[in-house]
Amino acid sequence: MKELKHLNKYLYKYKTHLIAGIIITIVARIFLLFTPRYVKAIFSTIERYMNGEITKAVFRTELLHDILVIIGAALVGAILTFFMRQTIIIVSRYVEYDLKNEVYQQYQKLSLNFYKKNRTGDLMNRISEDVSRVRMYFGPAIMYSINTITLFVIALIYMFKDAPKLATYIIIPLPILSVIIYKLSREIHRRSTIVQQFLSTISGFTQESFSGISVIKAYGIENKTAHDFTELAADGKHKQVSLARVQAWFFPMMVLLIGTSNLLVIYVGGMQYINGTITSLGTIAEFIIYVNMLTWPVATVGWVTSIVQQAEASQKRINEFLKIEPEIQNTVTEPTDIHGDIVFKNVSFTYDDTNIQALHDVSFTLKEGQTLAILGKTGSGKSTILDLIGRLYDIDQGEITINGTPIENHNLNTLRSHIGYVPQDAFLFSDTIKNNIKFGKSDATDDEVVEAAKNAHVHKNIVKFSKGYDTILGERGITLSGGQKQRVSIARAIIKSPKILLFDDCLSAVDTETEEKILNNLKKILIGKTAIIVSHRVSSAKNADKIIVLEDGKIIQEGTHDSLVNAEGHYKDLYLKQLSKTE
Ligand SMILES: Nc1ncnc2c1ncn2[C@@H]1O[C@H](COP(=O)(O)OP(=O)(O)OP(=O)(O)O)[C@@H](O)[C@H]1O
Repeated sequence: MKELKHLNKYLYKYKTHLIAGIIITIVARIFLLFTPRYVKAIFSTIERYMNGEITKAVFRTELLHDILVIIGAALVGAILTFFMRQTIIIVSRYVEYDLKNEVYQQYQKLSLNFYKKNRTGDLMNRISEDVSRVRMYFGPAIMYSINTITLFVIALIYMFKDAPKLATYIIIPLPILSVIIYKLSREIHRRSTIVQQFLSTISGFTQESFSGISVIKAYGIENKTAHDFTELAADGKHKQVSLARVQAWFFPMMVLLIGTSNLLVIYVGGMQYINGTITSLGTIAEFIIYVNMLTWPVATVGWVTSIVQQAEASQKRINEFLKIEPEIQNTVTEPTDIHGDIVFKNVSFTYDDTNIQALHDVSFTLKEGQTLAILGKTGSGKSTILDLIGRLYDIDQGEITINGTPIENHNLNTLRSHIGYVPQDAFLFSDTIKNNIKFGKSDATDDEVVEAAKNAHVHKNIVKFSKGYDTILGERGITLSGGQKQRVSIARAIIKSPKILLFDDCLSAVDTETEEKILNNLKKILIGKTAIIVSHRVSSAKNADKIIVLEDGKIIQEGTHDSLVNAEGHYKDLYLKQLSKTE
């Protein structure tokens, strides 16, 4: 129960609902227990009438009274049972909602490294599957526990008062029933976890094959993929059948145990009636109803135990994530001033998951309003520099300052809100083009959206779609070309009008003519802003105020376009190569 302690704050938060639910549950059970008592009363009325102890009129009145009490009590009990579910089960839904939000907010705070170390499926499982299991602890587990305790205590008091020996015989099989159901529930849980894992695997497989359908078709491997799927599905079939086999035991076991208990009541009760230990057949009828009423709650003891164990295991998995401190800490609460003077002083950085040293002793200065272009072979550390400016990672050595203040002394939210980032792989959400652009500035007007799209040179493409800016992208809609995606992603960054703009090789999929037009538009936009353009093309770099060339994380050349084309080295070679290609 140690892990479930985390949920005590929610027990406290919804205490009023819970206490109301508990009281309603207790009262509902008290009313439902009227039935066996009054069935016994009816039997004894019949016996008294048959023995001539009461007249027909009295018999009728008493019978009518008892029947009305049974109907009334059952009605009140049923209404209260409805409210019992309305309170306790609803609380469990509230807790589920709160817990999901808590986990999601924690996910949002965690750094990129966390996402690299954990599989997406696992993250999704903890927020859906695990939270649902914890909800079962809050709802059904609490409800059935109170139910069982109340029924048991009240019924046992009546039973021992009426016929102690018969009561003892009857309660003997109940713990056995509880243990059997517990064992069965555990086995059902074990096998359903296996089925759950299988379902995650098969949905992962299908998702991947549908996303990569063009590659599958291009390589003509549809049959192989279908064969792999069939094998996977066959394995799943065995797992599902094995689960169904254990589940099939559940109700027969219940029926068998209820039947056995009923027989026991009739046999022992009958013997006691014959030898005079109990005086009315009504007691036997009353006990039969108790047995039937108690069997399910007693069975739930086993079930609830297994629910609590599952909830504990799930909460443990949730707590593991909730306890993780984000690697990137925002230590400054007040907003800080960001203008765009960026300085890298002997910066070195190693990715701790791969141990790859991506930057070695990198230094450069970028004044507010200047543009820096970074060139270099793939894997030379260009994107890493951009990630460090957005403080997606903290550096190992050296210092990065923005406006003279070390980056870690800036408010993280202010810093990121002043950065417009266009990643290498443009990621667009399954939403309209307009909303994808407005992602950078949620309160942007339609004119601003169009203006940004024009500057990113994608407006003409967008208006050609029948729904224009309201065209849905992604899984539910159309697929943009690589170059169109990149340009929508640029529009998203520039609409924000941030102080710092970071372009990570984001013109690689557009032709040089379009590149030229976009760069021309950017010239106006970048006035007064600091920009870093990562590229493989000299054409993207040539207008920058400063250019650095990276190799294996080290700066090997630094200067302006003019100075670099006149010096021997990587930049000049690249320039000549790309010049001859264009010619
Ligand atoms: N998240 C990461 N975790 C571990 N290693 C990484 C990560 N990102 C990059 N690396 C490694 O760091 C080195 C520099 O990568 P980076 O992405 O900065 O290069 P790049 O110059 O931008 O390359 P490209 O031009 O191909 O985009 C590479 O060796 C890469 O494998």
